[in-house]
Amino acid sequence: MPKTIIVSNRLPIKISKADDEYVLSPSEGGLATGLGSIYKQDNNVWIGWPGIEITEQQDKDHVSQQLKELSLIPVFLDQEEINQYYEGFSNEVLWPVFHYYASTYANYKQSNWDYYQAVNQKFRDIILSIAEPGDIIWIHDYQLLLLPALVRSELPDVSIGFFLHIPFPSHEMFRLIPWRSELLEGMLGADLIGFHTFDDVRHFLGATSRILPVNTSSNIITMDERSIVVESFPMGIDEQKYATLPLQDDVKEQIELIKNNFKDTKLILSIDRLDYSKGILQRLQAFELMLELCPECIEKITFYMIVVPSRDTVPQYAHLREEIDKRVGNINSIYRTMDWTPIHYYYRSFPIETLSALYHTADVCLVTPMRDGMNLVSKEYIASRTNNDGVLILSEMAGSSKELIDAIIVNPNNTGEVCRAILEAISMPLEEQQKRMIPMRQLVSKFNISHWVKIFFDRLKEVKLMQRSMQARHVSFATEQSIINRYIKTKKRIIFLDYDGTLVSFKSNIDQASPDEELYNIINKLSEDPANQVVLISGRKHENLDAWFKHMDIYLIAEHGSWFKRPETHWHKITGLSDQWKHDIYPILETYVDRTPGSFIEEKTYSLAWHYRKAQNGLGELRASELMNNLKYLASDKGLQLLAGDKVLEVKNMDINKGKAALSLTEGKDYDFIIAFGDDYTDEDIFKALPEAAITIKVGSNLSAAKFYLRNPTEVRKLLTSFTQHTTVEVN
Ligand SMILES: O=P(O)(O)OC[C@H]1O[C@H](O[C@H]2O[C@H](CO)[C@@H](O)[C@H](O)[C@H]2O)[C@H](O)[C@@H](O)[C@@H]1O
Ligand SMILES: O=c1ccn([C@@H]2O[C@H](COP(=O)(O)OP(=O)(O)O)[C@@H](O)[C@H]2O)c(=O)[nH]1
Repeated sequence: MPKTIIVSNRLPIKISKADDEYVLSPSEGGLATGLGSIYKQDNNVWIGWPGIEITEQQDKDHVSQQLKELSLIPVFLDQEEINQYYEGFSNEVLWPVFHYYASTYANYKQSNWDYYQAVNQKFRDIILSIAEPGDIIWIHDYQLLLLPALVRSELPDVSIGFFLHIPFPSHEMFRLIPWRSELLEGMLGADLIGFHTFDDVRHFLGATSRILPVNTSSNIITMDERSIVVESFPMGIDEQKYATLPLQDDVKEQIELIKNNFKDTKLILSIDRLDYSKGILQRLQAFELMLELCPECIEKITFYMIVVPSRDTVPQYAHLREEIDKRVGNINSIYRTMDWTPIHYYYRSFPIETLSALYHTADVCLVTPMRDGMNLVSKEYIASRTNNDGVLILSEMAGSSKELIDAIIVNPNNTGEVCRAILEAISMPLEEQQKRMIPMRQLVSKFNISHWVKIFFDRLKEVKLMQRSMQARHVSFATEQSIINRYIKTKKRIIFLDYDGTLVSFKSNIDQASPDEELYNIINKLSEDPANQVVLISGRKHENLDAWFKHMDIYLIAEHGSWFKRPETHWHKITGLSDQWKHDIYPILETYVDRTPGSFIEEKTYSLAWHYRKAQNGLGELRASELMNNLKYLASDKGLQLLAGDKVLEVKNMDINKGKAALSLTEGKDYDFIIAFGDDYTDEDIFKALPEAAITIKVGSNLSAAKFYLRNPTEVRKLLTSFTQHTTVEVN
C-alpha cells in the first residue's frame, strides 16, 4: 500500500538526556499537529534529525526503536554535520539571505556547502531505503532544498511536494548565493512547490526564469519535460486547540493569576524565538520611545516579552542575546518604580498552557519581525481571543500580514509608527477591537492547519494526475508505430505543420529562425509522395514563407490564414477584411516599444504583433499584460482578437484563425489521414477544428486540446522522417 513520507530537518519531538537515558516527548508545534493525522496513520512515516548529537551506536539503536513506535525515523547527525550543514550553511547562508540579511550575516564557506550537499544526500539515502513507487513524499524547508532533485533522480515517478516555511527573497538577493543554480535545481525536483505568500511565489518564479534555462508559463515551470506547479499555501494553526485551551481549569487558573498580577496595567505581549529576523531590538526601541513620549504610560503599561532560546551556538545569535539583555536592563533600570517593572523578560520556553493564558489575557500582542515566513504567534493570539477582544499589532514583513489585514499593520523599521500603534492599541475602544478581531478569528478558524495540509495534498495529487495525463499523451514508441501504420495504409493524406516552435526552435531574432538543410529535405521528401498534401500553416508574414518555401511543392498559409498559396500558383489574400483598425492600434503598440527596450512591432496584412522575446525578463510579461488590459475593449469594439503567444502579443482580425484556414482545406475532401503539429495557442484552433479522426500533436508541455504530445522540434522531425521512409507507390 502506498505511503506518505514527511521529511523535515527536525523530527516533531523533543529529546533530552537525563541520567544517561534519552527521554522523548512529542512536540506541540503546529506542523507536528497538522501532520499528526497523516504520519501516524497506516505505514506512513516522518524522517528527520532528532535534534541532538548521539554518538554511541547502542544509544542510536535504542532511540531509533523508541522513535519507530511513534512512526518516526531518525537521521543522526554528527557534531561536524551539525556545525556545517545546520549552523553553517542553513543558518549562516540560507537563513540570512532569505531574510534579507545577506550583507550583514551571510558567510559563504565552501566546506559548509559541501556538508549541506552531503547531509541532503544522507536524507536521500534514508528516504530511498523505505520509499516505494506510488509513495507521496513531502519535504519541508530550507535545510533540505537539494533533496527533491536527489530523490527524483532515483525515483523518477514518485510524487514529491516541497514547502518552504521561510520567505523566498527577490532574485536580486537570491542570486548572491554562489550555489544558486544548484539550489533551484534541487527544489525543482518536486512536483509541487509551496510557499506561504504570493510574493514568495513571484520571487521564486522570477529567480528560476532568470537563473535557469526553464520554460515558465504562469505558475507552471517546465524542466526536463516535467511540469512543476508553484503556488502559495498560507499555513494555518490548530485553531480549535487555542480556542478551547482557555476553558481548561489549569489554564483558567493561570489566567486569573496573570489578571491579578497585572490588574493595574495594560499588558503587551510578545513571543519569539531568539532571532535577528524577529526585530526584537527594534521593538524594544519603540517601547522605550513610547515610555519617553508618554509619561502617563508609566505604571500603566507592562511589556511581557518571551524570547525562546534558539541557535545560540551560532555567534550572531549569542551576540543578539547579549544585546537584548543589555537593552532590557537599561530600560528597566531607567523606568522601573517601586511597584512596577516596565519589561517582564523571559529567556526560556513555556508550556502551551502558559502561552494560552498569556495570549488570552494580553490586551495587545506585538509582533514586529523584520521578515518572517508566516509567524504563527500572531495567529495563535487571534485564536485565543475567545471574547473577540484584544489588539494585534503586526509587521507588514510577516507572511501572516497578508491574511490578518484587520490588525494594526506597521513597518517595523519605523520606530515612531510602532510607538504610535502601541498607543492606539492600548486606548482602542472595545467595539473597534471586536470589529477587527471577529473577521480575523473567522479567517484563522477556516484556514486552519488541517485545511492547509488537505489543500496541499489535494493539489499535489492533481498535479501528478496532470503530469501523468500529459505523459500518457506523449507519443510513445507504440503510438508512433500505430501512427506510422495508419500513414502506410492510407492513400490521401494532409499534413499540417506549424513553423516556429514546431519545426524550428525559437530564436531571439525572428529573422534568424530560417529553415536548415535537414528541414528542407524532410519537407521535400514528404511532398514528393503523391499521396501527401503538405501544408505549412504559420502566423508568419507571407513574405517570410515566400522567401523560404515558395520553390517547394507545398501549400502555404501565412498570417494565421490571411494569405494562401497553392503549389505553383501565386499568393492570394483573403478578401472582404479591413485593415483600417491598424491606424488606431499601431500608435498604442508604439508607446509600448518606447517603454520596453528590446521589443518591436511586426506588421502583417491583417495583424500587428508586439514581440518582447528580447526585452528584460519579467518586464516584457508585465507590459504584455498591461497592453492586453489596455486593448481589450478597443479590440472587441473593432472586431479584433488579442492572442498572447510565446513572448508575443498579436492583434488580429477576429475572422481569421488557423482553425478556419485548416478546415477550408479539409472540408468536403476525402482525406483518409489528417495530422497536425503545433506548439502555440494559435494552433489550438487547428486541433479543435479538425475532425475527430485527425491526429493532433502538441509540441511542448502546455495544456492542449491535442491528442498527443511531442517534446520539441527534434522529435517532430524524427516522426516526419519516419513517414518519408514509406513512400506510397500507387495512388488510386
Ligand atoms: O529548528 P530551529 O533552527 O530551532 O528553528 C525553528 C524553526 O524556525 C523556522 O520557522 C518557520 O516556520 C514557521 C511555520 O511555517 C513560520 O511561521 C516562520 O515564519 C518560519 O520562520 C524554520 O523554518 C524551521 O525550519 C525551524 O525548525
Ligand atoms: O515558549 C514557547 C514559545 C513559543 N512557542 C511556539 O513557537 C512557535 C513559533 O512559530 P513562529 O511561526 O511564530 O516563528 P518561528 O520560530 O517558527 O520562526 C509558535 O507556534 C509558538 O507557540 C513554543 O512552542 N514555546
